[in-house]
Amino acid sequence: MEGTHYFEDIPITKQQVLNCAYGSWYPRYKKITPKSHIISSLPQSFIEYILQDGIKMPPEFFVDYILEDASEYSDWEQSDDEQSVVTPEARKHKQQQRRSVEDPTKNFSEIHEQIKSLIQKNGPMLPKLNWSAPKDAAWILPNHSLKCSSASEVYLLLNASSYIVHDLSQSLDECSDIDVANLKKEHKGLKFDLILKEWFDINPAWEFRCFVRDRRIVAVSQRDPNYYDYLHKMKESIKDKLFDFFDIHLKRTFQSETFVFDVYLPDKSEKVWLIDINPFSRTTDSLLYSWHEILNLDLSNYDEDDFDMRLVNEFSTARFASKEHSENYVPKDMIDAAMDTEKMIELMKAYQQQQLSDSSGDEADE
Ligand SMILES: Nc1ncnc2c1ncn2[C@@H]1O[C@H](COP(=O)(O)OP(=O)(O)OP(=O)(O)O)[C@@H](O)[C@H]1O
Repeated sequence: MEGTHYFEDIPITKQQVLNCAYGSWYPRYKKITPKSHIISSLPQSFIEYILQDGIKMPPEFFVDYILEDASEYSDWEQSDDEQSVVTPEARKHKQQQRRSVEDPTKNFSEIHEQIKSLIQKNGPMLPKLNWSAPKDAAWILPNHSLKCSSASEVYLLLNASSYIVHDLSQSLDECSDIDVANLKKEHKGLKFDLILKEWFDINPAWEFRCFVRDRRIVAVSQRDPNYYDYLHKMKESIKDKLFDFFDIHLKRTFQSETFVFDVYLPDKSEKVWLIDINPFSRTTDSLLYSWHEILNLDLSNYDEDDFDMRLVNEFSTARFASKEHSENYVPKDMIDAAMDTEKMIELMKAYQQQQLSDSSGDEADE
C-alpha cells in the first residue's frame, strides 16, 4: 500500500560493532582525528563504579565544589557543641578526612591518577567509552556541556548517563550473529576503554554525519538541529570536501564496508576532522533521515562521487524534534516517533524486541 512503511532489518555483525569502537580505529586515523587519550581495558572495579546506583564522588569533589561554595557561610554545619568559629581551612581538612574513609576511587586508584594527570597536562577533556559520549548527562555539570576540568566531572558525567550504561550493557544487542541466549556472555567478554578527547570549541553548524553503504557515501545529514542559511549556499562545496575526505582517508581502509562517520569542518579551513565512527544500525541516530529512507535511497541518478545531503530548512520541524538534550526530558526516540511515522514503527518494534529479550532473559534466569 502506498505510504505504508515496513520495518526492515539492518543486519549488523559483532565485528562491525567492534570496528566502530574508538580504541579500534583511533590509532589508524590519529592524524585526522582531534587529539584523544585512551585508557585501555578498564578494570571491573571501574565499570562497577560507573554502573552502581547513585553517584559516589571522590574526596576532592567535596573540597573543590561543595566546600568552595559553602565557605562563604562561616557558620555552616556548626553543631550545638561547636561554639567556636571554624575556619574554612579547618573545615575542609575535617571534611576531607571524613570523606576519605569512603573514597570510591580506591579500587581504581591508578586510573584515577591517570585521568587527573591527563587533564592537568592537556587541559579540559570530553570523556566517552567505546561508542558513546554521555551527551544526555551534560545538564549535571555547571557549564551544561561535556567539558571536564577534573576527574570528578568525568565521573559525574559517566555516572549520570544512560548512553554510557548502554555501552556497558547493551552494545551488542543489535548483532544479528549473536544468539539472544548468548548476549550476556558475549557482553562479559568485551573490553572497555575510557576515551578522553582534548576539548576544543566546536561550531555545531559544521558537524555532519555521513552514511556509508558498501564503501560508498549514500547520504549526509547536518548534525545540529538548527537552521543555518549559509550552509545551503555552500552545500556543493561541502559535499566535495566530504567526498574527498572519505575517498582519501576512509573508503579503502576502514575495516567495515558499511558504517557511519561524523566529521567536523572548521570554518574557513580546508581541514576535515574525523569525530567519530558509528555502526550502520538503528542504534545510530539517522538525524534528518529515517532509516527507511537511507535504506531505500535511489542513487541511480547520482554520479559515483555524489550522494544525497540534507540540511535543516528554515521551516523544518527537525529542530523541534531533536531539541538539544531533549533526551533529558523525554526519551529521544519518543520525540522522533512523535514527528515521524516510520520512527514510531521503529520504536514499537524496538519495544517489542526488548520485551521479547526481557522475557527470554527471565526464562533463562529461572
Ligand atoms: N574534542 C571535542 N571537543 C569538544 N567537543 C567535542 C569534541 N568531540 C566531540 N565533541 C562534541 O560532542 C558531540 C558528541 O561527540 P561524539 O560524536 O564523540 O559522541 P557520541 O556519543 O558518539 O555521539 P552520537 O551518539 O551522536 O554518535 C559532538 O557532536 C561534538 O559536538
